[in-house]
Amino acid sequence: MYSPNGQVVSEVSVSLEVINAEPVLDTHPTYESCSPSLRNTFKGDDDDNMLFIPYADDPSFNQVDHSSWYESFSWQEDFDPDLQVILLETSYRLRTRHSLEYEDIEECNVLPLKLFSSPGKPGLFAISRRRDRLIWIGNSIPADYVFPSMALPSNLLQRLQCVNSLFCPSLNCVEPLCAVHVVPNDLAPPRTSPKQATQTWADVETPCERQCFLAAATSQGVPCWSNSEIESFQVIFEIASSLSPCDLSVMCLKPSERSRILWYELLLFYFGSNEPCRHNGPCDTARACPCFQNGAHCQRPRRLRGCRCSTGKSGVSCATTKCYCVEYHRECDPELCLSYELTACRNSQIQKGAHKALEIGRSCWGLGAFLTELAKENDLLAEYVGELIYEPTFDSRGEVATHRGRSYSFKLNSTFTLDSSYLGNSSRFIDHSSSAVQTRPPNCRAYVRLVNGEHRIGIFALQDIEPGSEILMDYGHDFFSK
Ligand SMILES: C[S@@+](CC[C@H](N)C(=O)[O-])C[C@H]1O[C@@H](n2cnc3c(N)ncnc32)[C@H](O)[C@@H]1O
Repeated sequence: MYSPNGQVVSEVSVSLEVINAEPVLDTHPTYESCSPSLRNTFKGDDDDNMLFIPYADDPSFNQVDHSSWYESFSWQEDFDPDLQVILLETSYRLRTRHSLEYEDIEECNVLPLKLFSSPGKPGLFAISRRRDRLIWIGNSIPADYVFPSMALPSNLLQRLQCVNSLFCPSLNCVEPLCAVHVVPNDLAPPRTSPKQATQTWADVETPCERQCFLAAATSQGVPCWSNSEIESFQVIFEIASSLSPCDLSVMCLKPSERSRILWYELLLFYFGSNEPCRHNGPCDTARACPCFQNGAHCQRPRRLRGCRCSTGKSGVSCATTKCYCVEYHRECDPELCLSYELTACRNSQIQKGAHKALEIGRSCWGLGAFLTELAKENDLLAEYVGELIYEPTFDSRGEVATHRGRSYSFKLNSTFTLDSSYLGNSSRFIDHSSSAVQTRPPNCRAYVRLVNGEHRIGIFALQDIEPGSEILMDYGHDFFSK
């Protein structure tokens, strides 16, 4: 035990029995790290800064050639925490003692580092949020001071856009901090029709409280709102147009202004219709698509029609190409297909995560994946999960994979390869076999499926497979030749 000033107060010694486990356990083979993941993750391209030189101690790997894929080494980047602290202090003093705006300081370019973030590059204010404020003799920044990049903008629309940017722009996903779809998003425009909005109005039947406009004998007239109040109203109404006027008034911080006329006028004035389009082909200007023009792509109704399968004599649905979705290599859609809710729907296993339990063990070729439960023909065994990478990164990583003698990448579509070298699940250990190998032919197969608008890879059983069996699939002609 140590005292608060680091002095040893007392010592305890514990005797341990050392067990030699060598005859019982094999040593684990040397392996690169791989982060476990349940879902694909967008990577795009590896950074231009090389983080470390692979196989730096191995003369048979051409490090010089390999480094030509990168622009610089990350350890060449200047990183000076002292400079960052001094610059924060400088900007704070310029602002508080000399009344200069942070934006003006930035524009003058007098500081060697940027205060505000730009796309992909965090600024000094954002960096300072990630660590504790340093206590040092020159500091005059109060502990509770908030630098501007840390504060939300005062305008409601901008504040909501800040929050909105945390959510995925894909209407099929909308997950917070989504790692798969990475296009920045704007707030979606209104999606209800004027008729529905006035209907909402008509639905308000009983007064919500004593001051409610419904209880008032006469309306109070139309109060005067500032532009920013009207702007806030518009934003709230676009997001939640089905709210009752009473709730809208509370959300707009106008609880006492429950004038029927006011709200009715505001509803009509700010409302814009946005019905999903019905044309064939992509939403673009050529088709004068209304949803394209206002930036609200109606993804599902535009692209797909759902299947109408029901469980037949076999007790399952969507198991053959008679199913419209199966025919077009996509999984059934929860919003469009009749069969989706059925547990017997055989064409929604990837999105439902209905895979089998696997165990990793020794195989003839390093490690392999083994089933720990019975699988029936066409059951999903696993989803092949990894990083979504572009071609240049596939090529640069390919050099390392060739040298390592093991590759974990899988062509997904014309844009992406899935690579589970550094991120994946147990499916990355599935080994190869071909039908020519009569003793151990492949017992599963990989299929690329369109799952709610995105390509994913499912590994499906080709036959019934007993627990304990190693699962093997045919990697295809090109794999070993390349
Ligand atoms: C997706 S990994 C499979 C897991 C790998 N066995 C491991 O230990 O990490 C693919 C790599 O496994 C090896 N492999 C898999 N099946 C093989 C086979 N039938 N013959 C030779 N090598 C094989 C090759 O090195 C290949 O690049």
